Amino acid sequence: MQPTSLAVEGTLCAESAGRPTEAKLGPVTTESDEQAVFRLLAQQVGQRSYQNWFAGKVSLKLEANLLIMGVASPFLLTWMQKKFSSEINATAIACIGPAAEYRFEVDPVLARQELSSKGQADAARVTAETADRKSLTNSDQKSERIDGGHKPTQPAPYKGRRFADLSTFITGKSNQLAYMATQQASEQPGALYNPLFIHGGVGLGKTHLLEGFYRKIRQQYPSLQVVFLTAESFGNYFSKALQERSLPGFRQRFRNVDVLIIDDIDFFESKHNFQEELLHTIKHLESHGRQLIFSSDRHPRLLTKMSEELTTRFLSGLVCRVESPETELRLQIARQRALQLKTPITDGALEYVARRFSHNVRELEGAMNCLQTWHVMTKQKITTTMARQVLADLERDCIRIIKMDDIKQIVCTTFGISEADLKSSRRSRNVSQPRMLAMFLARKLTQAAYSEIGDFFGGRNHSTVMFAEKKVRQWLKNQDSIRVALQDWSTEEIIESLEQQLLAS
Ligand SMILES: Nc1ncnc2c1ncn2[C@@H]1O[C@H](COP(=O)(O)OP(=O)(O)OP(=O)(O)O)[C@@H](O)[C@H]1O
Repeated sequence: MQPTSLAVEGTLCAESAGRPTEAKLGPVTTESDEQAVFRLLAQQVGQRSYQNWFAGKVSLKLEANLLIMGVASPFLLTWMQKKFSSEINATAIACIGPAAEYRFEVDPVLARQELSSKGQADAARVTAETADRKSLTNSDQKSERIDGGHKPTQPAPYKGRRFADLSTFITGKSNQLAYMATQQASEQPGALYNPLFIHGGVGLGKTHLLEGFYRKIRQQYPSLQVVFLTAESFGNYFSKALQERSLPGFRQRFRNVDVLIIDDIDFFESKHNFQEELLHTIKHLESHGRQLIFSSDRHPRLLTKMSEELTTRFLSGLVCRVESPETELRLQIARQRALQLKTPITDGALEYVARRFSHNVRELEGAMNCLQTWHVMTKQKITTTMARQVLADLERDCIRIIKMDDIKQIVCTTFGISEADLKSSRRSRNVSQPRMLAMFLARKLTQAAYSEIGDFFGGRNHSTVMFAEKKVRQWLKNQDSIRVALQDWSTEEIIESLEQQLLAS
């Protein structure tokens, strides 16, 4: 099976429903799980092949979304991989869910059994032939040779995705609402906020919330079928199903879940086929009271290349925004990270990191990782001076070069206007407001002079740009609203959304 490019995880099939989630993370322990997998496998490969190759000859383990099939030798591993890949893939999907993966490995127990029975058979044969002391020596030698040639490989440690937990999510003013909504929705899936739509800029904790939600549901409701994947993975599965003419199977998989969690739904912008399929999936799941949860880099209304029908579905539940973390929150996250990484660090250094890495928690975590590496190398406690020196390069990398062209594109896309309009002399509000915002952002985020900006946005003079800058400041001060995609937004919200898109671009 081709592992999906993005980390995804599915759940167990109906046969294993009712069993605690944790059982899924270890070896298959209950008979019914194992039997269910073997039964499906027999259906896939046919009874004859099943008896020849699987019955009593392979072992099974389930680790998260991974089905591990143990075999007795490297030779068998290669052979079975070649011969039964698609059948085992289908079995894994049927048992674990659409995001299932599988892997073969040499099972040391089976390998030992095979070697000793082979050794015994050889010994018996040689004993019968020579009936003397030599036969035993031969069999020992043969056994040793085989052992050397087929040395069972140790199972590789599982490196699958580890899902974040809600308990490690630190809350503050900027993410409180999204956190509370996620918590509450996980208490009663399908009953409260449906769909729950979480949006916000890059690296602000949306995936963390979704993963925490997933984990909590799995702990509290182990019998529910929960699927968590990215929009890109959903699209990949859909394209594959289209190519292989297996749409009914695809629909059966996604429309029979109790909880569907899709990360980065903005990926579907301009992808009409995917949008259509998702819309029908949502309609079906909602009509059956199933819980849906999505994340996106923007508010549904600002996903201007999404169909109106889909947008209204997103809006019909609860939409929560995760904002850039305030200083206090960044400080707490930095402190938690230092504890996790066992990095001794002064309060001053923590404050320095929290102050410098302000846009994005992921970058802040990256900074803490750098400091930890430095501590491991030098065995010294991290002080403010040291943090400043170590992070100098990282800080430089965090400064993104934003061009006026980027601003032009993102403003046009967000407001749904053409480039020609933005640069035109039209003064209607729906064009002049985005133009002024674009000039304001160009002043704020680029090094360009007033005259250059004026020139770029339609050959205007420097005083026009100064006026635009002043005007936007006024809107911010007065908390004026701006109309985008049929809805009024605070100026602050729009500027933040535009900046986030620019920083992520
Ligand atoms: N409030 C928080 N408390 C603890 N950790 C956090 C918090 N917010 C973000 N993080 C951590 O920051 C990192 C980035 O978060 P995450 O991947 O969830 O961001 P995201 O909003 O999904 O970003 P993207 O839009 O790029 O997918 C993760 O390691 C996450 O655990």
